[in-house]
Amino acid sequence: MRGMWTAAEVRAAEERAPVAESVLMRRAAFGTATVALSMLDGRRRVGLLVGAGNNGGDALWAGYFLRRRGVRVYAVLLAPERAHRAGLAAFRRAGGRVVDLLPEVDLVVDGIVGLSGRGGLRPDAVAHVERVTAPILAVDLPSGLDADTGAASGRHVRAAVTVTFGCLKPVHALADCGDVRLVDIGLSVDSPYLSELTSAEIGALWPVPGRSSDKYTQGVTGVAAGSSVYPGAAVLATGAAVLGTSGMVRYAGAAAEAVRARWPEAICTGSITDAGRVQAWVVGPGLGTGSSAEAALRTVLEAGVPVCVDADAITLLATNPSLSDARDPATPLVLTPHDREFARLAGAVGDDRVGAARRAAARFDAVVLLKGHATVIAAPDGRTLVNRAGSSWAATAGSGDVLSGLIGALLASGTDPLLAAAGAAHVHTLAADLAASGAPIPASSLLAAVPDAVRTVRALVPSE
Ligand SMILES: NC(=O)C1=CN([C@@H]2O[C@H](COP(=O)(O)OP(=O)(O)OC[C@H]3O[C@@H](n4cnc5c(N)ncnc54)[C@H](OP(=O)(O)O)[C@@H]3O)[C@@H](O)[C@H]2O)[C@@H](O)CC1
Ligand SMILES: [K+]
Repeated sequence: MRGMWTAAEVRAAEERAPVAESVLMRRAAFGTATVALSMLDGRRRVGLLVGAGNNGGDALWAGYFLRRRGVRVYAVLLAPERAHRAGLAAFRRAGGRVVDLLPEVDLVVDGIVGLSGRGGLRPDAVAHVERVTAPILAVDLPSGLDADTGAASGRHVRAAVTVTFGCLKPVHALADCGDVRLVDIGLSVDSPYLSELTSAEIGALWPVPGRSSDKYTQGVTGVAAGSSVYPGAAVLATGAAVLGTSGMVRYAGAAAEAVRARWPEAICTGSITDAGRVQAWVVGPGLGTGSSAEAALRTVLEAGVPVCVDADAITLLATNPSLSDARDPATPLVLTPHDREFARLAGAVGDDRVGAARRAAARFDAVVLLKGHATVIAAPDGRTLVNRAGSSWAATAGSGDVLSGLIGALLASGTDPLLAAAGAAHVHTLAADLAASGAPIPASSLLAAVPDAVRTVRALVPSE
């Protein structure tokens, strides 16, 4: 698991560090110079863009270390009177040159602003960044992005590589920072604000049948989805539940015929009350928002088992919040909104996607999976995960139906709801990448790649 900490948490860790700030800065700068040298690969000209604070100090000290290895280094000081004093003196001592405009260089180090950045790049910085044609190495984070939210409220640096210190920050998973390198500077941090599971960790949590397992061991997933108008959503969600685990799947709804035709292994009925016992429900994809859909949602919320509420069922919950009263408070709920559904439920997402998901998770006492290129998954107890998409091919019609089916199957197997949502999201993005391999795909192809994706993550689990 890769943890990420906010700017405030990093500052607190810096305060606690037994060594002086200047020592931390030298370590950070030396790490930056080392990464720069690897990017230069023998070429010898580096430009520094240096802002008003310690981020600029890191860049100047990195320039000092690069000078000591014979690199020609030029620095533009964006706030000359506030440039880091000791860093600038060392840079000059080592033969670094302060210039008004960067000459042609092989690499540019972005030390404009780091953890204390607010808003996008300022106009003077934009002018310098726009002239850059060389690859950019960002110090701590690409300037203009917010460390905690990854949001770009204006122009920002596009980094080929970002070198960061002590620990990762949320921006490194939430925004494009290029290749991220972490340099140990001896900071010690507590439990992370945000985490990302590795593929091997997802593989390890995926339910695997044992020798004595039967069709019930992995749990029975109930799918209440689809309508006569939208049978496809039911076919996709049921298919994902069928392929996700070896557990049994029951489908209940108006698309029973279409589902039976595609998935003969699913037990299909026309109504939830006839469906029999399940260990988790998926409700919502293609369900519609009429009275029968509302009745279906109420029935599954009353069932006393974990429920994944998706798509139309989210809209129903938003328009009729009293539906939540049907839920036994002890039973896990997973909500899977995209931004518009989230807005109906809890107000506009805004720039702080992690904060928004966390607040909604606490408010609804539910795991909230907020879809996006970086999907944020927050539990009511505060644990928060992020799942990054490798590509954007999963953003296709019906893709969400597959995701909710996978979540349902993991919930039915008894997986912790946060891990069920995160595991499903991970396998879903991997399936999209495998199926697409560079070309658009329909959701049915994504679905067909689910077994490959599960196999891929399972193969990474070290054998006991
Ligand atoms: N913590 C640690 O453990 C370690 C931290 N280290 C390093 O310190 C960095 C943090 O340094 P920091 O706190 O001095 O602030 P920093 O980000 O350089 O900003 C400086 C000033 O810029 C301004 N400014 C704001 N927004 C702006 C914008 N959009 N565009 C332009 N300017 C903007 C604003 O001043 P203002 O002009 O608003 O008065 C702000 O005060 C951190 O990222 C890491 O590199 C390492 O040395 C190792 C140990
Ligand atoms: K920076």
